[in-house]
Amino acid sequence: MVIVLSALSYYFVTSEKNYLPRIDVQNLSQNGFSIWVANATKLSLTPTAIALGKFDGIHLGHQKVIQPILEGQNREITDKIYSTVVTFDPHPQQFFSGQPHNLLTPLEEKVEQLCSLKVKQLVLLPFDKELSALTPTEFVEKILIQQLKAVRISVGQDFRFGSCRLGAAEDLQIIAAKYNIPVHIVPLAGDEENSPISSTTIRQALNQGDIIKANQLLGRKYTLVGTVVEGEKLGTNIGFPTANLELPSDKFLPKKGVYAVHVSITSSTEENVLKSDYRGVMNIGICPTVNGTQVSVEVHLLDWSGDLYGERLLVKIEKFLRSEQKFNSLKALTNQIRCDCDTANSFFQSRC
Ligand SMILES: Cc1cc2nc3c(=O)[nH]c(=O)nc-3n(C[C@H](O)[C@H](O)[C@H](O)COP(=O)(O)O)c2cc1C
Ligand SMILES: Nc1ncnc2c1ncn2[C@@H]1O[C@H](COP(=O)(O)OP(=O)(O)O)[C@@H](O)[C@H]1O
Repeated sequence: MVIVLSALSYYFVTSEKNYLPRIDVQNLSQNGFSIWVANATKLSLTPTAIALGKFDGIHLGHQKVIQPILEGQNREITDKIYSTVVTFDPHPQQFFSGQPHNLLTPLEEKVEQLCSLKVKQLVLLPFDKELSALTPTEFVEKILIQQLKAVRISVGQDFRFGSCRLGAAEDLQIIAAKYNIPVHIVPLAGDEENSPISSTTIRQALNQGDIIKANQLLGRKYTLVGTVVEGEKLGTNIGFPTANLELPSDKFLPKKGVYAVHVSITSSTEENVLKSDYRGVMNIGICPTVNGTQVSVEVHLLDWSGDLYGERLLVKIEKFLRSEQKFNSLKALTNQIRCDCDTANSFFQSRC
């Protein structure tokens, strides 16, 4: 099967089809770029220049690993070598633990990020018993060389592969060299204190509400992408209507609390058109003041009113403002939300 991104939703196309349409996210990336997403190697476009890894977050370190497969891309388009990110689905950690593994970039976001980097193809290797049992040599020969017809490969310095993670980046280099396939081993990118940038450090920063650090390591703003659904209808009553977001179930959420955010609205009726860009305040939490029990993510757009139900919002998180609290009354909550809006406004103005 192939997953096709179209109008920001996924369609599953059976593998029996001889012709598979290209994914066109022209309006999304603003530069007319499109990406092909295949969840079986037999459906992939070949030959390939491969960046290999888990790539959760597509952070600055990942971008450095992807860079070598993009070099010379314009020339290679004519030679038909497809810059290809090869990753695993589900995340290997989920496969081995049997527990859901929340992601910084669930599939749809990953596709969008790769598309904006001008990667031509994403191949999702089904991470199952069979794949995890391949020896390093089998993995390289069967998957990368025979099936994906790799002409060059890029991995991070700490990349491990094959059964029991036996293979290291250097082993990949040695095995591929037998077939004259160069392997680019990219040194680990570091943050300002020279600690390696990793999905784990970004998760830790988000868990602590350290959005500034998470955004620095990502090289962009941490983003939540979801559809506006109905809530308890209390927001309008207290003077602060909030768009309640339905997010992918595997999206990693930052620490509970209140944030200053930027919001873009994508119409669900027009294809991928970003309608606007707004400032807002967001609460992630269980709303203890109204005795909530489920975690919700809700955004109030500053100086705006209108109908957002069913719209798709892109929420870029800018700053953690405070932790969620249980207030004694709705009036106290309302006063605090008014203060939050003032704090967010001051923050945005200080950055102008
Ligand atoms: C900026 C902001 C801060 C909030 N802070 C809290 C809070 O500290 N404690 C709380 O119980 N709810 C908080 N909320 C959530 C409100 O309780 C919630 O928006 C209200 O119950 C309306 O929910 P509804 O959209 O389901 O109608 C906050 C909401 C916003 C927009
Ligand atoms: N400034 C605003 N920010 C967010 N939503 C707004 C705003 N103005 C109007 N709305 C609309 O109000 C809805 C939220 O109102 P609310 O009373 O909180 O209902 P619900 O509990 O269903 O979220 C939003 O989904 C949106 O359609």
